[in-house]
Amino acid sequence: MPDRDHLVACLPKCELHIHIEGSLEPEMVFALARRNHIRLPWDSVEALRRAYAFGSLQDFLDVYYVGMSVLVTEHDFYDLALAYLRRAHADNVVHVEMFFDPQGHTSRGIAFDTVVNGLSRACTQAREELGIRASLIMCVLRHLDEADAQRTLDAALAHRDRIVGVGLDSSEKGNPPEKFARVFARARDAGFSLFAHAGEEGPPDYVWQALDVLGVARVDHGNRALEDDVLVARLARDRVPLTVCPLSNLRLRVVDDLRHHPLRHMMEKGLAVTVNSDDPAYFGGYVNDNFSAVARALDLSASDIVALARSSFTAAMMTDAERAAALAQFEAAVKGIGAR
Ligand code: HPA
Ligand SMILES: [Zn+2]
Repeated sequence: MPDRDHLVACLPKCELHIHIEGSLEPEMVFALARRNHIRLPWDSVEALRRAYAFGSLQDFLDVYYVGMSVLVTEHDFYDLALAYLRRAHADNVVHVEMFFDPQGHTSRGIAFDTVVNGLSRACTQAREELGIRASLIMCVLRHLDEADAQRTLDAALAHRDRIVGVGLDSSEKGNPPEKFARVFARARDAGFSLFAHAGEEGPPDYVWQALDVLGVARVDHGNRALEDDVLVARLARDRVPLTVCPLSNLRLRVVDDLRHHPLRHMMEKGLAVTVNSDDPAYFGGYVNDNFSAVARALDLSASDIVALARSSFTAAMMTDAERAAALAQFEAAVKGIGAR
C-alpha cells in the first residue's frame, strides 16, 4: 500500500466538524490582540501554548473563549476563515461545513452581522481562488439559556441565505439537547439543517435526545453512543453520520491513548464515521494530521482510510447532483493513487 501519510494527503475529503474559532493559531491570537489593543492573560505565544494542557472539555473551553476575544472586526473574521480555508485546501479538503459560535462574539458586543459578513466573504473568496466549497453552520452555546439561543436564531434568520445549519456545542455535561428543543424546532421550520455535539462527554441519552428531540442530521463526536447497543443499531440503521475528531478526543481526555480510540469499533459496527479536526489550533493538528494519527494508532489499512474519506462525501450536506460529481472525482483520485 502507498505510504499512509501520502495516501491521506492525496485523498480529496470534506471537513464537517471544524469550529472556525478553534482554528485561531496562537500567533494570530497575538497579532489580532495587537491590532485591536486587547490585553491577554498570557504574555507570549509560548505561554499561551503552555495553557493548552487540558484535562477536560471545560478546561479547553475556558481558554477557547478568551482566545476568541481578539476577534473584533469583520476583517478579523475574514482573515481567520481565509487562513483556515487555505490550510484545509493544502490538506486536499474540497468541501467544508464550518461551525461558528456567534454568542461567543455577540456577548462581547460584536454584531452578528460583523461575524457573518467576515466569514462568508472568506468563503466566497476561497471558492473563487481555490475552488474549495465552504458553508456556515451557526452553533448554539448550550451552557447559555434558551432565550439567548432564541435571540441568536432570530439574528440568523436575517442571514438565512448565508447560513446552512444550526448546531449545538460548548459544555455538554448538564446541558442536554432537550434544553433547546424549541430552538431547534424553529430552526427546522426555517429550513436549517440540524446538528448537535452529543456523546463527547455526555451520556448515550444525550445522543438519543439529539436524534429524537432535536432531529439532527449528524451527531458531532458520538463516542459514548457505543455504550448503548440499541443506540448503535439505530445510528447504523439510519446511517446517521458521526463526525469524529481523534486528536480532540486525545487532548480533551475523552480517550487516554489514541490506540484506545473507538473509531475502528465504530466502523466495524457499521456506523457512518468521518474524521475531522474540531479545533485544530488547540488540539495539535488539521484534518490530515487526524487521519494520519488515528490510522497509525489503530493500524488502519489503505481501504479503511479510503472508506473514511469517502464517508465524508456521503455525510456532507450537498445536493444529489453535487454529491455525485464530488464522489466521481473522489473515485478518480482513488484510482489515480492506486488505492481502494
Ligand atoms: O469539541 C467541542 N465540544 C464542545 N464544544 C466545542 N466548542 C468548540 N469545540 C468544541
Ligand atoms: Zn466540536
